[in-house]
Amino acid sequence: MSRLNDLAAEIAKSTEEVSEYFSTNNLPQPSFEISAPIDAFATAPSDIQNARTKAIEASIELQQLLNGNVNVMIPDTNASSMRAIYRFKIANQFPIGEEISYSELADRCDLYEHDLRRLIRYAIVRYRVFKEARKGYIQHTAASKLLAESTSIQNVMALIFEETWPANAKSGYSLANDTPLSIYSFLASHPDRAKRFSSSMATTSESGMAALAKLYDWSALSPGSTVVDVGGARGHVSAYLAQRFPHLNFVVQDLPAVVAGSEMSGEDDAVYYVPSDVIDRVTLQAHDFFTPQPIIGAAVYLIRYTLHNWSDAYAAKMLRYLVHAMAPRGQIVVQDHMLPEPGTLSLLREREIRGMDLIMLSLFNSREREEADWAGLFDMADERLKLMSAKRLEEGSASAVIVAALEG
Ligand SMILES: C[S@@+](CC[C@H](N)C(=O)[O-])C[C@H]1O[C@@H](n2cnc3c(N)ncnc32)[C@H](O)[C@@H]1O
Repeated sequence: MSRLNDLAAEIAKSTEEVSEYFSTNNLPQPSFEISAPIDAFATAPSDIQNARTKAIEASIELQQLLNGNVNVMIPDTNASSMRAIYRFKIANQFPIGEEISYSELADRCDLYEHDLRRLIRYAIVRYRVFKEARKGYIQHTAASKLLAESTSIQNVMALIFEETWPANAKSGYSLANDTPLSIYSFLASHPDRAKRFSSSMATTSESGMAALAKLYDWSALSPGSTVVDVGGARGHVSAYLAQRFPHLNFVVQDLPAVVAGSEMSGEDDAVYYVPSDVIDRVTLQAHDFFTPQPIIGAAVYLIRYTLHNWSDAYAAKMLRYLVHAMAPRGQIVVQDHMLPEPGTLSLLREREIRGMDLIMLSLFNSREREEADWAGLFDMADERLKLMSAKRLEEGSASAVIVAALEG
């Protein structure tokens, strides 16, 4: 028997004892519903409390083993949804047992509907605070009912969000680096750190690049076509595509500090250089994507995991410069996160992507987007720019390859 089996057996045995206790004593089983007792174990005898502790401990260890040694030490810093629920007294805005639409609730809390929705959808999958039984409408759960009704729980939240959390949160990027600048502006004046930062992107997910190679028909582009990789760091994605599609040329654009020194290859192991077999077809160019696009009429403008760093106004501005440079039949290919319909991914995947959405909110004041949000963003950039297709990398994936082109 492995440790995994031992733990699973321990969980099964202790849970059986606990569950049996509830049924033989005619007590309600623990649940997230509003009818559930605040503390199902309040009057349980010590042997049942012990069984409960054993089941919890075994499930924590099992979860940690299954998660692995990296995930086990990543702190859970994403408390912004609970903080917003506390601060805007969201649980108090509608009665227990009734449902309310996001738009009505947003009015009552004086928040943007799309921000309220993202905060609540994360709280649903992470904290079981609220539920969305019908799309677009939320109801209370046992936990949100407590937030609405229990003074002692409200005091606990006040302690966390007024006293402890602000102190933790003060280790943010600006404070840590003693700068009022955003991460990218700060790195622009620290070329060595900028290069390492961008090179760390080169170590991310080979499978994501493979999906990009597969989900867009690169081979259909005519020989000699140019692909502009906007915000392409030091060219790891373009190099990957260049190795697979020898008929294409790539221009990788990024901030000057990032691309600096890219022509001298290889003297620093920690920094990514385009491999020599494709160096003649992958050119690096310093370019700020908030200025007019210098490469006119490229077949494809590729933007990978970059638009999600920017709020709609900035993302639309960046896209508009591409629209101005695009030939009538050119295309914009985006690989980025695409938020799922609620409840359509596994709980863990949905937690991950909604957690990322809130990180985008606190780090960049930006957002992850649903398919309709992507279409809306293209429209905001230019009303002729249409979403042509959006394909998830694989079933259940939180990322997609999205193609946009000019209509007509
Ligand atoms: C999250 S990384 C994505 C890198 C790469 N596209 C990938 O898929 O791995 C975002 C990139 O955008 C670049 N970037 C940020 N602001 C920029 C700007 N104003 N102009 C050009 N590039 C910028 C960053 O330096 C960084 O390399």
